[in-house]
Amino acid sequence: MAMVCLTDFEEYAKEHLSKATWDYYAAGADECCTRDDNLLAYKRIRLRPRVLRDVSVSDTRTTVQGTEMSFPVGIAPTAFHCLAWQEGEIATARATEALNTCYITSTYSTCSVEEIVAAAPNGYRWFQLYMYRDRKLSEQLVHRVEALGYKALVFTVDVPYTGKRRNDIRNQFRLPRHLKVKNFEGEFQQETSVPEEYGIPGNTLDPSISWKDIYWLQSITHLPIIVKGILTKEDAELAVEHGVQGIIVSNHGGRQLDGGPASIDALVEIVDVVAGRIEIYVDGGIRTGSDVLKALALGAKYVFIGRPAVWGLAYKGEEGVREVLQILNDEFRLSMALAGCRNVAEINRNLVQFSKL
Ligand SMILES: Cc1cc2nc3c(=O)[nH]c(=O)nc-3n(C[C@H](O)[C@H](O)[C@H](O)COP(=O)(O)O)c2cc1C
Ligand SMILES: CCCCCCC(=O)C(=O)O
Repeated sequence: MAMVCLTDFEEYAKEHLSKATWDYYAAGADECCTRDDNLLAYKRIRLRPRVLRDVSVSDTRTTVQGTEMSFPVGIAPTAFHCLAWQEGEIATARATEALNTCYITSTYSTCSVEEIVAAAPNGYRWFQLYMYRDRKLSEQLVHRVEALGYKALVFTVDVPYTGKRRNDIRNQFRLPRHLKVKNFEGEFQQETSVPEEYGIPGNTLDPSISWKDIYWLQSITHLPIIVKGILTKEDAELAVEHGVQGIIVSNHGGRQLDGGPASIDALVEIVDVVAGRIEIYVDGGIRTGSDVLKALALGAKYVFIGRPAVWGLAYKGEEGVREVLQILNDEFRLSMALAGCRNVAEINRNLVQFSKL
């Protein structure tokens, strides 16, 4: 089967994964308004192409936190890759290493960070961190990934509690017994009396996290800190004031607060208030190369895809993730050229208009 666009991978994954796994990956919170709007919002944005600009040579390279990447699309942190493909995160890590792009490993990976680094030693990776009630758990993880050569911490701030995902409740979704959250083997044993969430001991994430936890993180690591889950200019300003090195504008793929903005709609006010002081990235609903172009035109330095990576895994493991990234990169290169841009530096806000439809 020839895969032409990312929705081909989505259809394949829907057909081939178990219903409970598919539902977990696809889930949005409550009525899924925000999840669906993440995609629709890109369709509301129109491009203003420029012509006669000699686009015979095009260059998709960019940098994140000072490191060169082949193209401006990386992999957002998503949990439980072994549900989609036996090698799980190892396959994802190899694909991103091969294509020289950034892979954010989820705390809830089903391969350990040590296994991931051993499988793809030269990959560029960030580590996504949740804050645990027991700060020692978070601290140990930070020291482990720092020693392993992870280049930044991505502190996810939009999960004080897990959003209500109806199908997961109906399916009583949990990680199958043969899979483990490998970064924590043995660590949660003292919590076994607490009701589980997804097969992970519940009540472990700390809902009292606040801005002062950024200072705490800074006190235990030299890694750059990227805050993931910012949707307003007020919080973006606070993030800058607290000295973080980057923001991922994200609504967690619409899996947390339903009724919040599409992430691309939130991007503009954040880019404006931050005014170049730190790098801004965005995720949520990116499915085509022209979506990437629109996000960059609105001020994102780099974008991340979540679900499409697990669809790629479900299709063919490492090869499937590579295909997903390659298709997106090819589409991005083509959209960039058709819009009259030779490289990412030429992409700016003049390229977009918001449709009145
Ligand atoms: C199945 C699944 C698992 C996820 N797991 C995590 C996670 O462990 N940590 C995190 O910060 N975000 C997690 N996210 C959110 C993603 O990082 C990202 O924000 C979102 O998927 C982007 O939207 P997209 O799927 O439309 O590309 C998850 C999303 C999905 C779909
Ligand atoms: C106990 C919380 C599990 C969260 C799993 C990963 C995640 O963020 C998701 O959206 O799913």
